[in-house]
Amino acid sequence: MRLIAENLGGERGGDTVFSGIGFALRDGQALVVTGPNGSGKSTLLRVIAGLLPVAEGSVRIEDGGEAFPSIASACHYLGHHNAMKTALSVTENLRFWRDFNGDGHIGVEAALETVGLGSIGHLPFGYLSTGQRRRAAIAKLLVSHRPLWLLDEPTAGLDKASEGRFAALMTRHCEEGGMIIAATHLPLGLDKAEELRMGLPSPLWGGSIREAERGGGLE
Ligand SMILES: Nc1ncnc2c1ncn2[C@@H]1O[C@H](COP(=O)(O)OP(=O)(O)OP(=O)(O)O)[C@@H](O)[C@H]1O
Repeated sequence: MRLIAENLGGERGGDTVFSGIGFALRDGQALVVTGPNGSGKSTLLRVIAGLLPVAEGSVRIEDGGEAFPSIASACHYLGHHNAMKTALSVTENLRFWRDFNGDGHIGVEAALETVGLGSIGHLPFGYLSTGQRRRAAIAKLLVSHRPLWLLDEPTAGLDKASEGRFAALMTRHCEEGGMIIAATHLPLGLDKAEELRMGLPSPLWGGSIREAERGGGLE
C-alpha cells in the first residue's frame, strides 16, 4: 500500500496555508511533520484525512486492496481532541469505536492494558486526567485495525513512561507494515521516520502562502 501526495495544497478560511507538498509513503514508513505554530501541520493532517477539502493537487491511497480502497477507510485520525464521550465509561467509548471502525488485532481490555489503563476502564471518560485521556485515545488506535495512523501532537500531556510506551507502539505498527504521519513539536522516538518541515510565510512574499519542504529520503 502507498500513500501519495502530489502538489498538495490546503486552505483555511479562504487563505492558502500550504502548497506544493509532495511525498510518498509505503508500508512500514513514517513521516514526522514539524514546523512553527500556525505553519499548517494540523491543516495538512486534516486534508489528508479528508476532514478538510484538498485546495490543489491530490492525496490518495494506492494498492490498498478491497479492504482499504480509500484514505478514509485506511486511516485512524487522532486529533487534538480525543473524540470520546465524557459520560460513557472508557470501556464503553472504546467498544463504540471498535464497532464503528471495525475489529482490530486486540480487544478493548487488552488495549487498555497496553496503555496502562487496565484498572480504570469502568470510570467515566470525564473523570480521567489529561494524560489518561490521551492514553485512552491511543487505545482507540489499537481496538480497530487501520494501516494509516494520522496523529496530531499525539504525546501532548503524556508522561515520560507513556511517551516511551507509545513510541514502542508506533514502532511496532510500522514493523507490521503500517504507516504513520505525525505532527509534533516533541521528539516521538520514531528513529527511522522522515521529516517534513512546514514553513511560515516568507516576508518577501508578503502574503499568506506557506512554504513546505520535504526532509528528503522518501521516494
Ligand atoms: N477555521 C479557520 N479559519 C481560518 N484560519 C484558520 C482556521 N483554522 C486554522 N486557521 C489558520 O490556519 C493556519 C494553520 O493552522 P494549523 O492549526 O494547521 O497550524 P499548526 O502548524 O498545526 O499549528 P500548531 O503548531 O500551533 O498546532 C493558522 O494561521 C491558523 O490561524
